[in-house]
Amino acid sequence: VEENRSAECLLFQKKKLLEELGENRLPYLTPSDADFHQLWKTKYSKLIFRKSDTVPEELHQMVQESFLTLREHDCFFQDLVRIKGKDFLTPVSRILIGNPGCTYKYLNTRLFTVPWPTEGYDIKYCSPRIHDACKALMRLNDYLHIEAVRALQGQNFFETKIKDTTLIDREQSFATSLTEQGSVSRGQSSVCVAEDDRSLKNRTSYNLTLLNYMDPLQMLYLKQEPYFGMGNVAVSWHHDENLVERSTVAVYSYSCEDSAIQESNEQELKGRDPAVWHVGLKVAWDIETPGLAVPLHQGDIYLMLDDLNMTHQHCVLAGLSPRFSSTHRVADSSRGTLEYIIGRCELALQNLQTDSDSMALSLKSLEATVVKQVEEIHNEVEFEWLRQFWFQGKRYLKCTDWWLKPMAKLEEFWRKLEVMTSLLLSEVRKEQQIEEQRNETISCFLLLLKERQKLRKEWTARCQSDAAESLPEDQKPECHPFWTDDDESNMPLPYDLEEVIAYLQNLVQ
Ligand SMILES: O=C(O)CCC(=O)C(=O)O
Ligand SMILES: [Fe+2]
Repeated sequence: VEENRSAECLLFQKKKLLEELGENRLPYLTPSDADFHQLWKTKYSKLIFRKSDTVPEELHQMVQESFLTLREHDCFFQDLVRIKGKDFLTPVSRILIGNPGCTYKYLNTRLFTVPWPTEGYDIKYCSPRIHDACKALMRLNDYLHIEAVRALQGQNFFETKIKDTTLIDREQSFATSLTEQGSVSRGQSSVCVAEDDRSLKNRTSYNLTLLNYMDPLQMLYLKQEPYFGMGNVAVSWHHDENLVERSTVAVYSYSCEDSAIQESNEQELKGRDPAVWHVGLKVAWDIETPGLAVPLHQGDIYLMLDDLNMTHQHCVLAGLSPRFSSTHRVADSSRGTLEYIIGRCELALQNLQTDSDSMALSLKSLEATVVKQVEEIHNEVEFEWLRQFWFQGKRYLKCTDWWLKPMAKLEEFWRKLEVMTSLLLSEVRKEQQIEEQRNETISCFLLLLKERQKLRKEWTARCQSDAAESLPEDQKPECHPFWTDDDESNMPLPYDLEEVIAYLQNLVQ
């Protein structure tokens, strides 16, 4: 509810601002404006730009070839995202490449990495060229990691922080050990440097890259940038989601400029050149500071350091040529890895036991907290993993079959969780439990079943949206798992939980 309210509030603010603007637009600067560099230095200092000639030629070649390979193999897909309850197809097509088992969630869509060739993993690719492409992007990832560390060390704010923490730690150590003062403070500052090294590393150790591709000439319609009049937009204003706090985002940009498309000569025209791709930046919640539009040519790199992604929003302004980008990120993987979700399922299944004689299944505990945790995990694996994955159709098979086995394993777990829910239901149907304890168990169980029912409806609708129906056959979302009462799926509970919910509701009243 909170989330919805703040989304509504944002929408209202945005609408109000656009109404106030009318035909007017807010100012923004490009390199042809005299104040451009001054504005960059003062208001956008955590945006770092590296011209293509600072990058080794060999790396350019590898990376650009890998983009073309992935396009040749049709590995880029438009995402069917959900924003404020509506379904949209993104104008740009994407593919996620990264550490095996990693995922990245944005706009209610969980993308699954095509694994890059990582030591200790046996990964099969559909073609040796796709293997090479993933390897090249891993090389780019290593390069950008080093660039980001350099850039952060070059900025003084990291060192300032070292001083700050050292000071705090000194005060604390002063209080605790007056006797060893000298040695402690020396020890503390080296601890601090080590800690800072770690946080520097944590915020630049990219675990994946989200690749974007768009050919503007293939697009029937592109949105116009609404606040500044920056023209055609490929990616609208946003903050990147699901990242480790204050982590750097690094972007390699490859627009396939050919000599046929001339940059508009001289800048008689005001504003940015519509033939050239740009990254746009604005300060969030601020209409005083002019926006910034930075041109991006073949092989240019930019970095968004530290909290820039929080304090500012960015967008991508389309040029005329097809363009790829590789956006390297430190995804917050606390709930986003295969390892994590397997661990969760195993934890839930600890509440299931098999009688060694009869082989009958039963639940170990009916305690409210245990029941709650199990049913929560049930929802998590169903909606955050299985449905997310199958919603994206068979796209992942274009590059590798890596996710099929883990998905089968998760489905196996989920089936057992369905059995556990049905066992729980039979338990609460029995009358012999003490009423009070039973009611507590049913109440939290009921809440999670309602959530399950709501989300199943939402996913069924998502799979049937107009945007979903418009996709080619091999990209059509699959509503999976799905079953009906009369099919032979052997499911212990119906897909539609309405009657079960009504029954439980009756019990608690
Ligand atoms: O392509 C770019 O330059 C950035 C794209 C972007 O902002 C994103 O994918 O989140
Ligand atoms: Fe972004």
